[in-house]
This record gives sequence, C-alpha cells and structure tokens, in this order.
Amino acid sequence: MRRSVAPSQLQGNPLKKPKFIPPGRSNPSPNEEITKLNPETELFEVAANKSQNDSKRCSLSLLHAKESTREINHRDNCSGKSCSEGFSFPTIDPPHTVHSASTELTVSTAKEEEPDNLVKYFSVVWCKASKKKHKKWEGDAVLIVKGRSLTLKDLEGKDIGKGIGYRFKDLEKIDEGQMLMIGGKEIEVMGIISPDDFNSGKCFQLGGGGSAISSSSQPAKKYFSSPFKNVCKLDSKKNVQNDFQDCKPRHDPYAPRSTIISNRMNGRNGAILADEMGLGKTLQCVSLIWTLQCQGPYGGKPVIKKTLIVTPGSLVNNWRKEFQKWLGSERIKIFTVDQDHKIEEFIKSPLYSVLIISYEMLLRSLDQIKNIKFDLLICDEGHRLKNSAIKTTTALISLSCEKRIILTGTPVQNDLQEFFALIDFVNPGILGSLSSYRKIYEEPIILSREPSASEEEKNLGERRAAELTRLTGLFILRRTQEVINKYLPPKIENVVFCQPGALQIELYRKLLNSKAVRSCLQGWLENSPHLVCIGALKKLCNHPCLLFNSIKEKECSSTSDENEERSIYEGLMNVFPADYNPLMFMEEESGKLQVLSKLLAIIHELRPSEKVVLVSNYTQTLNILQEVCKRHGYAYTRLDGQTPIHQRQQIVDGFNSKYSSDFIFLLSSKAGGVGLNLIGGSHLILYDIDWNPATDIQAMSRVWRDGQKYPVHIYRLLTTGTIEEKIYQRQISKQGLSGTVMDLTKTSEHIQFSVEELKNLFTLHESSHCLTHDLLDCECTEEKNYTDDSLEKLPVSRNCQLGPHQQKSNSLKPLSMSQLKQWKHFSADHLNLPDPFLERIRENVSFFFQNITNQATAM
Ligand SMILES: Nc1ncnc2c1ncn2[C@@H]1O[C@H](COP(=O)(O)OP(=O)(O)OP(=O)(O)O)[C@@H](O)[C@H]1O
Ligand SMILES: [Mg+2]
Repeated sequence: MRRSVAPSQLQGNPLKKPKFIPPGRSNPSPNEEITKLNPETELFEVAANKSQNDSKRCSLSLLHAKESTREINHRDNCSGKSCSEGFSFPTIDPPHTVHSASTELTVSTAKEEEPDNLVKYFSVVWCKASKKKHKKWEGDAVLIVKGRSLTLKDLEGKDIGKGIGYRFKDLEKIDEGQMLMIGGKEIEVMGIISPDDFNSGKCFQLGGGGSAISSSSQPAKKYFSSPFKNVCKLDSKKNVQNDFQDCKPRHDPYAPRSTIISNRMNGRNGAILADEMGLGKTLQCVSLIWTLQCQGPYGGKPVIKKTLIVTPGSLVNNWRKEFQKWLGSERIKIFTVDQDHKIEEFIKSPLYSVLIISYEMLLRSLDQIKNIKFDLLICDEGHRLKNSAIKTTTALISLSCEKRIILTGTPVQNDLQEFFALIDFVNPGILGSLSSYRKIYEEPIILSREPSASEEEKNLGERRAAELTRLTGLFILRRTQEVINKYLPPKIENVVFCQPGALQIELYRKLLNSKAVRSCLQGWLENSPHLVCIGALKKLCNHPCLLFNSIKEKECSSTSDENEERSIYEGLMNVFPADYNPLMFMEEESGKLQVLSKLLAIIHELRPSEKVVLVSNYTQTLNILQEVCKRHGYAYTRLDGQTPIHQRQQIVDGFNSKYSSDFIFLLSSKAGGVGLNLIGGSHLILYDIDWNPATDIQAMSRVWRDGQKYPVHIYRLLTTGTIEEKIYQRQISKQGLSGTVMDLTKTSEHIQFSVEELKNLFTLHESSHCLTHDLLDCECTEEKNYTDDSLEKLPVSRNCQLGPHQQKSNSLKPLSMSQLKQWKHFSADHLNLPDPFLERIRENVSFFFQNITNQATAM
C-alpha cells in the first residue's frame, strides 16, 4: 500500500542547478482569492532570504495549505512583472506593535467605565528622572494605567515602576508625546497599545517573534521595519531582477498536492516537524534536503551543501535506508558514522553531503563535527532536547549551523519550560530570555489555570497562551494520524485485565503490609522509598520470580542505602516455596504471563503467517518472555539497550522480511522503541505499563503504520486490582492527561505523589473484576454487557454509551476516561466474546475493553 508514488520519480540533476522562481509574496489582501490549489495541499515551507547581516540565510518553517495558497496566487499576480517588485517576504508583527492610530478604540470604551476599572496600555520610553533637556532614553517599556495607578513594565514583563494616587482626570488625557514621572523614572508616551496586544503579549519584546530583537535604547516606533526592504537594499535592484528572472521552478507549483518552499519568518531558520508517529517525517526531510541541495531562490543556487542528521542509534541505518528508498543511491551520498566508518572519512571526501550520526556518537566526535560547516541540522526524535542543561543539547547548541529542524512524534506540550527549550533550540531568542518568557507567558498561563484564578487572570492567561500558540505555530507543524488512517488496515485495541495468580496475591498483600510501605503512608518519603515500593509491586505484577531475584540480591548486599530497600522485602522469602527456583518459573505464577502464553499460542494457531511484537520496559522481564519463547519453541529476535547499534537495523529488517521465520520480536520500548518500523508484526503485546502514556503510544505505533498488510491487534495486559490498573488510570485520567501530554522522558521519578495518592496506589482490590471500569461510573452491569447492539439502544443521556463517537479517537493522543467509556467492554464471563483471540484467554481474564479503528476497511 503506497501513499504516493515511490522514490526515484524525483527528477532532475543536481549538477545542472536548475533555476527556481521564488514564490513571490507580499502581504495578501484579506479578500484575495485563495482557491486555486487543492485545499488539501500541505505545504512544507522552506525559504531563503537575505538579511543585512547574513547574505545567504535560509529560513525554515512549516506552513499549512491555505496560507500558502495565497502565496502561490500572489505569485500569479506578479507574473509578467519583475518578480522582485512583488516579492516580499512575509512579515509578522514586529516586536512592538504600537497602535498610534487606535486612540478612539481604547479610550472610548474606557470612558464608559468606572474610573477604577479603566485600564489602558501605552508603549513608552523611559530614563531616570533628570533635569537635562535632552533625555537619554534608557529603554522601552509598557505603561499600564489602571484606575488611578500606573505600572511600568520592561519588555521582559518585569515591573520597573509603580505609582498610585494620580488624578483620574490627568490619566484620562495621556496621549502620544506626553511626559510623565513614575517611580523615579521619566517616561515619554510613544503610542497606545490595544488591550488585545497587551493581553496577547505582543507588545512585549517577544510578542512579534519576527525580526531579531532590537536594542532597547531606541524608541518603540523605530521597530517597524519591512524585512524585505532590507533584502532589496542589499543587492542592486538589477541583480535581484536578473536572479529572479532566470529562476524557474523544477516542478509545477500548481499541480495538485504540490509542495511549495518559501519563507515565512524573516531571519528565523528553525522549524519543528511534529507530525504524529509514522506519518513520514523522514521522507519529508529527505525531500527537503534534496530540494535545498538542488536549488534556491537566488539564481537557482543551492541553499545548502552539507546536512547533519542526529538520530537515536537504532535509527541511523533506517535513515540511510529511507534515503536509498526515495532517492536511490546515486543522487545524494550519505555517510553514516559507526565503529567501522569514522568521521574522518566524511571530512576527507567531498562526495558526501549528508552525515548521519547517533546522539551518543555526536558527543564523542563533537570537536570534529564543530569544524565541519553544516548548513542544515536535523535532530530526529528531538524531544530529548527539551532539557537545555543536558550534554546533548549543549553540544548541539554549540554547533554554528543556523537552520535547525527538530523531528518529534511526541512533542512536549505540557511543560512550558521544556517547550521553551525546544523552541529556543530551533529559533534561538524568539521567545526572549527564559526569565522574560516566564514573566510574559508561563506565569500568566499557569496562574490562569489555578482554580482560584480571577476572571482577569483567566483572560490574560488564555490570551497569552493563544499568542504563544500563534507565534510558535508559525514554525511548528503537527498533523495527526487521521491523515493516513484511510490507508491503514483496521486496528483492534484491547485492554486486558488479567487475574493475578495465588502466589502473586499473597506476596502482594505481604508487600503492602511491609514496614517500608507503612512508613511511606505516614509521609516518610525522604530518599523516595515509595519508588522502591512501587518498583517491587510492578515487578511482582510481571512475575514473582523477578521479585525473588531482587530479594536475593539485596540479601547479599549490605550498604545502608539498601537497608531501607531491604525493609520492604522483610518476610517475603517465607511466602515463596522453600525450593523456589526463579529459573524454573511457572507461567501460572503470573496472571499476565499465563494470558500471554495462551495469546501467543492462539495467534500461532489461528494466524500462522502473522508475527508478534512483544514489548516490555524491563530487560529482566524480557528475559522471562524470551524464556517463554524458548519453552514453546517460538522463533524470536530481540532488540534492547544492549543490542549494538550497527546490528539494530539488521534485526528490524530481518523481522520485517516475509522470509523471516521469527514469530516474535522482543522489544525493550525504552531502549529502542522510538522511530522503529516493525510492520512485519501485526500483533503487539504491551506486557507492562509505563507511567508515561507516550512510551506506550510510541510502542504501539511501531506496527500500525504504512506498509502494514494485516489488521493490527494491540493487547495491553494489566493485572486486575493492582498498581498496574492505577498507573493505567493515571495515564488516562483527566487530571494528568487532559491535553496531549506527550513527553517520553517523564518517569515515575518526576511524579510527585501525595500521601493520599500513595494510599490509593498501595491498595489491592481483590474483589474487583476491573477497578478501572468501577471508576468509570458506567451504568452497565455484568448481565448487561455492552456490545454494539445493546449500546445503540441506550438513551443518549446514559453514562455508558458508544453512540456516535464524539471525540475522534484515531489520533495518537492519550486516551481519556470518557473515551475509554465509549469503548466496548465485557467481563470475561460474558458469553460469546466477539473476538476469537479473547475468547481463548478469558479463563484468566476478568475484564476487557476493546476499540476498533478503521473497521470499515474490513478485517
Ligand atoms: N508519502 C509516503 N508514501 C509512502 N510511504 C511513506 C510515505 N511517507 C512515509 N512513508 C513510509 O512510512 C514509513 C514511516 O515513516 P517514518 O519512519 O518516516 O515515520 P515517522 O514520522 O518518522 O514516525 P516516528 O515518529 O515513529 O519516527 C516509512 O517506511 C516511510 O518510508
Ligand atoms: Mg521517525
């Protein structure tokens, strides 16, 4: 199944340097016709521009269709004339949006209000009070007039002056050119700021985000500038004209779904491509590199020569493969760094234009890499750069390359500081300094979300959030899985609640009674003993023999740190049979393992040509799963953190090949999950659950992606009534995940637990068939399980009803509680389970949830 024609249909010869007509653009009028192109056309916008300081800089940003169609049409308008006349880079509001003409707007509404409620905003310049006639202004500021008080904020949002008790009459008259004294500072009013520009934050230094931030010693008005004018002044008009006249696009820009590259933000060179997993971010980069290496807007001259791609180790060879798949091996020479291919080789040979390297290797070869002039830097799975203090980020920041792209299927969206780090990496300074960003965006946004926030705070926070989204939206592109759903086979997702085994229950009770757990519940959380308790419970859920091993290990060690840990294991040994041998573990000892083993058997029997990806976050658990494979004689392959990087792609390719005899792919999701294509498997079993839904979603996306031929079955195994259910609930609960929380690096260490929450975590619900369902407040009963038929008959107002899907569930966002309620669900004693796989495992299962995506495409 191909979404588009393959690769090597890209025409052209890089050596010929064909000419290119830039998509000319001036600010289009609002009523400009915009309908010429197929509205579905997505435009990956990359453009070249010149600025005063840098005569050849390329700005990368990603853009959606509508705006770009305007650009194209505008180009149409300029055809026949000299393109340079009409060619104008898009400008966005400059940092200071001074509305000098909008006096009536602010003041007239204000007049109707009570003096105390009157709020007006002005842009001002300030200096320390002095008697000098010719003032030396020290900076720009924003003046807020509220009732009878004045507040002066600098352009980083900090208060720098306050005054109260002014006469309302005087304040009412404030206008352009007026001088005032406030808190020992003299100010001159430069213009009126609309409430809109204040609320959105645009009036501050960062608000416009377009051109570089100017020195604050100039009055506000001077910031108005047309970036394009500067460009024109640079070259003689004649030269510019010649350049453009000679340019011709290599492909028809009017063809349906054509991709146009043009500039969007003057002086900005970075972008974040955050398309959901499996949408083809790699291919988009391959085509971008190829395009920029072949052409450019100035006389057709290529925009880039050398590209550096930094990626997780597992994907280095995948990148090479994608280049080969789409461009063949002749067009671009790729160099991948590994043990046998040292970076020196790349430096010596002029043939190579793309260097692909893992993050680890980058750190090791940083000095050499710094000496190479790269024109484009691509950071795959770049969410790891969210922390600006870590070595990888500082190393990458130290590279001089200005055109930077972050690729991530799981962007950080919940943590505003981490979001800042990613933005600041691709477009340094666009949000100002961290401290001003905090003042202008983070603080008002967070404050507005507090339950105690006033109306005013809520409004301000919402406006600032909207402005932040607008500003960053200029260079972040995120499309969801829905765009390719129609090309994919059905996906059947199951959440399977497995009954714990007798030994598991006994050990679980004992653990909950341990000194360690009890002291956690009394609030003794220094040195995080609760994390050890959580770890022990999770191990037990996977298999009691894992716990046995930990107890044995701790028995042998004697450091004081470990004494604490030992206290959780006290008395547990007695619960194990005297001759317990962890190597001879039994499947029945773990509810999940028993279900897994049956599931594998039934898949093997019913779908002999299909394969299974088996995922765990722990190497030790993978060892157990591997042992199960051996015992049952299933051929398997394995990829975890220990797998040498150069072998990883080979393992993946082997499994995906139709000639491979492997039935099972054992995958450590944390070590190697990101970015892999495992379409050879059509069943994916998540053996354990992670605190972070992003990790699980990442893993699940490995099989349901382009190239998958079979309906995909996903099984998430949870031990009924235990901590695993609680973690799952946390994953899907509104509190933790109302938005698109997609941060792969969050682990339990980052989670703050209240004692109340710990109490809940450290409770075993032995009598429940499914605690999660109990919490859904669902009206269905065991006698009346919800199937498609019964649900359709339910009145709309009832809690548990599938009905028409209100929320789109196809996208890869974490599931919410209300969405889960819309899934079909059954208790195991429900007769006639509709699924042959579930039917065979129900003996050990207490409850299921199931959701089918793309059912229409038939199984
Ligand atoms: N337009 C397309 N037509 C056909 N196949 C495509 C297209 N785009 C991508 N693919 C294929 O889809 C698969 C997934 O693409 P890719 O690995 O680039 O996804 P991704 O967006 O990087 O996902 P992740 O976030 O998981 O890394 C690849 O095999 C790729 O070749
Ligand atoms: Mg990828």
